[in-house]
Amino acid sequence: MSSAIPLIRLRGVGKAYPLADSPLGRLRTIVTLLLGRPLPAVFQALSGINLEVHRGESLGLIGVNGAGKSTLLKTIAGVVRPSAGEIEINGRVSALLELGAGFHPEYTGRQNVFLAASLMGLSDAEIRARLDDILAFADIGEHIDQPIKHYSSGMVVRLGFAVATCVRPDILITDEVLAVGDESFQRKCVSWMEAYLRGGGTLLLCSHSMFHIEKLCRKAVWIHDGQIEAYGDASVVTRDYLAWHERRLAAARPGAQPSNAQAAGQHAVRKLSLNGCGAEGTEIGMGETLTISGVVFAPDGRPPVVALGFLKADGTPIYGLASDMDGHVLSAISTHEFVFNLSLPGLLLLPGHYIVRAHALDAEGYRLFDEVVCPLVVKGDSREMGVCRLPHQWHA
Ligand SMILES: Nc1ncnc2c1ncn2[C@@H]1O[C@H](COP(=O)(O)OP(=O)(O)OP(=O)(O)O)[C@@H](O)[C@H]1O
Repeated sequence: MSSAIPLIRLRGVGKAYPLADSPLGRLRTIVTLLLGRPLPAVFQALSGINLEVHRGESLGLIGVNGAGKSTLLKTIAGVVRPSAGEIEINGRVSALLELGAGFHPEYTGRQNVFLAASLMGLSDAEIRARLDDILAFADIGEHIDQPIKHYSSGMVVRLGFAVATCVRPDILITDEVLAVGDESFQRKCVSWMEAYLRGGGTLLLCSHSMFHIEKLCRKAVWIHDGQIEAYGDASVVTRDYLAWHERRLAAARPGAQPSNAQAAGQHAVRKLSLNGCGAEGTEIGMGETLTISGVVFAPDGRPPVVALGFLKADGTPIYGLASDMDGHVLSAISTHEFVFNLSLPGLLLLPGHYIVRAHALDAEGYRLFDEVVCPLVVKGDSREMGVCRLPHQWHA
């Protein structure tokens, strides 16, 4: 439930970075700034951002690389000073932004825990009381007594997140934390964030994983070219964002190509066909049976989960299901390949253009790696409205 005073309020926030792409340019910029003169050329990373986040809300931040998401989070966290507008923060913020930000590279992990937690307002006694929990969460073994400068990026994130969990902030700001940690750490973080939100915490989560955004956030904001492109329910904003990507990809890439996930050796949808037809999709008559089949690659050799979604051609979601929801286990056809076959008898989608989307997830159905789409055209004569027929009867 939202309280009247927002924890975060942004009014017309903008951020301009000086354009200084050479050592001489940087020197000129510094001198200009020192002289208090207006900067000749700036890059507008953010402009006109108006946003309110209330206690207990979870807001996802999405957008392409360079859209301005991190800059926005940094201005909220107070790491970057906005060049325009106002920011009001009413609560204790814990921000997990850049790797190792707030950590001293020469100090050990343990020393950094004390340093970071005390900077976040905990007393020495409070930190000592929570130390075991922090170390258990970070789970980096004897590395805790080695200098941070020798840590891997994943270990730094583990420690940073572990400190944030002990502080129990009013507002937790995280920037792609989930992308850095390994699988079990990701799950631990997601579970912790879910519990934190259930307990009334407020979350700002920047991620390129729409799965995580939809799982953890009720609202989302889509940043594009430093401005708010869309704000609203996470499912709606992520849908619009993915539809935009689909349109962009379709314009840029006619014909099928291997997905990034496939190229990277991750879980991937290797094949998707509708009634036996591949990437070109198929046409069926309304009320006919649709079969969806395909092959999912699983690098760990464990039966993966496949999720299937039906969307209107404009990206509006209609229906989704996943093999694990139905307790179905995909059959292995080789060490790393698993098949699925699903039939939908008497499909009651109304005549029109649709998209069937298949997602490859890990064996737990937790991490989403890949998605492949196939167009579907439903033919027929119907004057009904909407996307599907609901069984109905008229009575006297
Ligand atoms: N210190 C800086 N000086 C100059 N330009 C910067 C600086 N920091 C960020 N930018 C620029 O501002 C723009 C927004 O960057 P930002 O890191 O906020 O994007 P992002 O949406 O978080 O991207 P990503 O998804 O890749 O992390 C980019 O064009 C970036 O090059």
